[in-house]
Amino acid sequence: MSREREAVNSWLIKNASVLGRRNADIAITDGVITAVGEGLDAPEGAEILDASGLVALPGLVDLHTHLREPGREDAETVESGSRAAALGGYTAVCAMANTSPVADTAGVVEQVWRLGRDAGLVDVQPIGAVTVGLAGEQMAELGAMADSAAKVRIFSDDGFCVADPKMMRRALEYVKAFGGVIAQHAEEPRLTGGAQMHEGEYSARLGLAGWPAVAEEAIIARDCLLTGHVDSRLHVCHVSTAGSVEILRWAKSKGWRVTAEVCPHHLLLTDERAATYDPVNKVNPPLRTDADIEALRAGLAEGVIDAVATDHAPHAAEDKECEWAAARPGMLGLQTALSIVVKTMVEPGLLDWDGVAERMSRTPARIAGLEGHGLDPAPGVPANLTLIDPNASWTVVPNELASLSRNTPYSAMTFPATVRATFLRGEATVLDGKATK
Ligand SMILES: NC(=O)N[C@@H](CC(=O)O)C(=O)O
Repeated sequence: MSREREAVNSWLIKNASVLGRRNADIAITDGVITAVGEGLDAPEGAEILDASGLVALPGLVDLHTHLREPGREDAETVESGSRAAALGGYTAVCAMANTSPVADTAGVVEQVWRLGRDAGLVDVQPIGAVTVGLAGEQMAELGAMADSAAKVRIFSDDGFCVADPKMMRRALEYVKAFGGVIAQHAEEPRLTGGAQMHEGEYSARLGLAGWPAVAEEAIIARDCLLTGHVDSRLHVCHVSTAGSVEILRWAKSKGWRVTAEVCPHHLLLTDERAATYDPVNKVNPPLRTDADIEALRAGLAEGVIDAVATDHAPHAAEDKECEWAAARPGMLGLQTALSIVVKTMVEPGLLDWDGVAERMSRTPARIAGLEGHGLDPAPGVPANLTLIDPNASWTVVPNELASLSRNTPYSAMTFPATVRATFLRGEATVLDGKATK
């Protein structure tokens, strides 16, 4: 069943398994949850949705999305990426700054923020660049971006590492004034020049230049020390190695304000994929080994890794359907993230549904400082929710994804769990598994 867009934002969601814990109805009036309990009456004018067998979670929050607008609207727009996000169960995404022009001024972050608001499918929270043009040389106007309508709190040169330790220190110090955080793409560039994949057995066999784990770990260790020294907030993007988990555990034991994310693909896929020479498997940081996967899953379960973030990185066909060395790194992630977390974490018993809410909604919302997101269903809370069918499965068909790009490594793979509905402030952005607009 598909539906025209409706302005309805009053609902009675009946008999959902709230956080996988207890069955209850959720009443929503004018976009706000008014009651959670058994046998509730429908609010006036409300639509009724039977959620029997579905798990209700707070809407997912992605700390790391590449939306490509402005600049590469052929690969993704704020609207198309927002639709993919809603279909993936998200109600808020943080949009990375490596657009063209780079989001390094108040003007560009406000543009992205407005485009997100106009699309109205998820809240789009722009991330600002740390340095002008992501060039690593001159600090961007962080204060102006923080003061803008977009209220930027996360700053990142993602795609590039803030490699200069003095620049990193200054940025960490600067954002303390407004409660900001520096999200680091941890890659020591002098160790990864020309790298094509993880440095290990497969890179040696395939004759492709390697990206060693130490290039990530050395920067994470350095930045943990720096953030401890200046008592600021560091967030580590897309952690991909077992050694990084060890370093983060140590840094957290010191009480330093460090958080970290892991991407679904690093929880599931290994560098063996490079043997296909299909660039759909090329990503930065690269797919690593089974031992890394095991450590990342354990780190996420334990909370050493705080959050799951997609690093949704759409690329146009000409940037992916070419030889491996010429292809851009990155893979789609928004519509597959939840299912991969279910497969890699819930099914093996490493996380329950409450744990999924913690790693994919509450904690990322807290890291990003997003008001109204990451809150468990309760009276007075904005109705940002997703309803998941834990017993359904689906097979990934690239052409059926909402992204304008097709670079998913999961084509023809079957995964557990489907998103049946998503609500942004009480408005259904997804119903019956389909986007409403
Ligand atoms: N993660 C990726 O593989 N790609 C990112 C940027 C980057 O981190 O290289 C992208 O913007 O495409």
